[in-house]
Amino acid sequence: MFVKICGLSTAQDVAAAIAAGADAIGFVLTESPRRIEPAAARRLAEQVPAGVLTVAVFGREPSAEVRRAATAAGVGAVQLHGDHPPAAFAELRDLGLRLVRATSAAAGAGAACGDFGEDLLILDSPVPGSGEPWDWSELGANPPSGSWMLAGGLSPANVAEAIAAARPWGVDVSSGVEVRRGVKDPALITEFVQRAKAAG
Ligand SMILES: O=C(O)c1ccccc1N[C@@H]1O[C@H](COP(=O)(O)O)[C@@H](O)[C@H]1O
Repeated sequence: MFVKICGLSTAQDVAAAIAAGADAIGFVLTESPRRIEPAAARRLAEQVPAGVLTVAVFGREPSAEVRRAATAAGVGAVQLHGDHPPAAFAELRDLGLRLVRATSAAAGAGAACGDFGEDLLILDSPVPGSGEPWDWSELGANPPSGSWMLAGGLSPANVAEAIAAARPWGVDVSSGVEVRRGVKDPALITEFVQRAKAAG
């Protein structure tokens, strides 16, 4: 089970995610209570070992801004929310970074990772980063195929149930490992990674 912890903003939280065995770490570079500057993301990314994927998270920013900020942050991947068209992924391909497409369950049911030129696919709740769970059974008999992550309202308390219901390749969490909006809890990060790995 591939586990991504998103919205990190302190060295302590990054260290906790790495120590717990997270496979990917996300830095939010778009509008959010978790937003950090690309230079801050770069400082955090520099403490991440090569085997852990660093991801810069964006919303509807134009490709030129995504290129500028992702390059400044020195990350290994770019995650795009906001239902960008395939052309947006094609425009970023020459950056040499992994490309992550995040979409809603409604749009992603039956999708295949790679449909839009992405390397990883995320199925999220309609409001990214809101901590609102969605009905994983919406996927029904039509889950995505390939390398896709379940996100949206996950927490240590429900991640095992979510994995059993949706059978994703990976999981992604932000709100569910926080004590309050934008403030991560290292203990919750550790618990989330352990429970996700045990369930997968
Ligand atoms: O975390 C954010 O603040 C955020 C803001 C804008 C776009 C994406 C964001 N995070 C992504 O949202 C989901 C996790 O949400 P949740 O808080 O666990 O429900 C995940 O894909 C994050 O990468």
